[in-house]
Amino acid sequence: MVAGYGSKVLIRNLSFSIPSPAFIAVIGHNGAGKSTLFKAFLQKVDYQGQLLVQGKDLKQLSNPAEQGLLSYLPQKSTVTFPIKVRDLVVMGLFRKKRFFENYSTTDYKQADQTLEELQLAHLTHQDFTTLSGGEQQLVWLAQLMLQDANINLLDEPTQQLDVYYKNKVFGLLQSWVTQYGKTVLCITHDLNNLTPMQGYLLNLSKSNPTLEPITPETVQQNQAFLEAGRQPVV
Ligand SMILES: Nc1ncnc2c1ncn2[C@@H]1O[C@H](COP(=O)(O)OP(=O)(O)OP(=O)(O)O)[C@@H](O)[C@H]1O
Repeated sequence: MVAGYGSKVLIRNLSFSIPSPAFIAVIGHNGAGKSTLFKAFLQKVDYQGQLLVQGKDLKQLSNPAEQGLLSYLPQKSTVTFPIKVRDLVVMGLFRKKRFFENYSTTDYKQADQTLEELQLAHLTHQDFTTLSGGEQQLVWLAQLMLQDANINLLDEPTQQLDVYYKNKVFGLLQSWVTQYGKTVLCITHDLNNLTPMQGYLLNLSKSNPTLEPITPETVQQNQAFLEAGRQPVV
């Protein structure tokens, strides 16, 4: 796969095959093209080559989110109008609903349970716009959990979280893979949190990025690689 913006090529000759289910940490320097890779999955950027999901070419699929194939948690999402946390979370069930169909009591129960699972029950009735940045991030994650997609693309989901929640969220992502058979691609700069994870690293700052199994050694090697700074593109 080759992708970029105009004449700026960010991703060259990237070719990898993800075992399913799996956890993949997408790492690399700022500007390495991590979000661009996700935009390619979402068909929001032009690319050459193919992205196949369960044997289907994403370019040929009209709305992968609606079909439950892909879900996406962007780096930043803003809400500018007052909305209760549970009303935002329940929208994760949109695939089950027809246009303008109301959410049922059972739907709200599911939203509340998900909030409880994330230890956010105390925020259920709060106005989302009044929450802290980290709390907002967790609420988006709750909404994403309800989407129940096969492949989950998360762009720095732990960026604003405290040490407790960073560990909790990585643990949760691991359980999506091992318990629920989901595939998770997670952009992160929190390499220290990756050591206990089972899965793979994809370092887009390397000249030929490939999936490397996560071990204490590969995490350390990639950390050292990133700390050494960007390599000039040849
Ligand atoms: N729409 C766009 N048009 C032109 N250039 C863009 C566009 N979007 C992103 N870029 C550039 O592409 C490069 C890669 O951006 P991308 O967001 O994929 O990086 P990233 O690896 O996710 O970085 P970070 O870790 O900082 O989030 C950056 O230099 C960015 O400025």
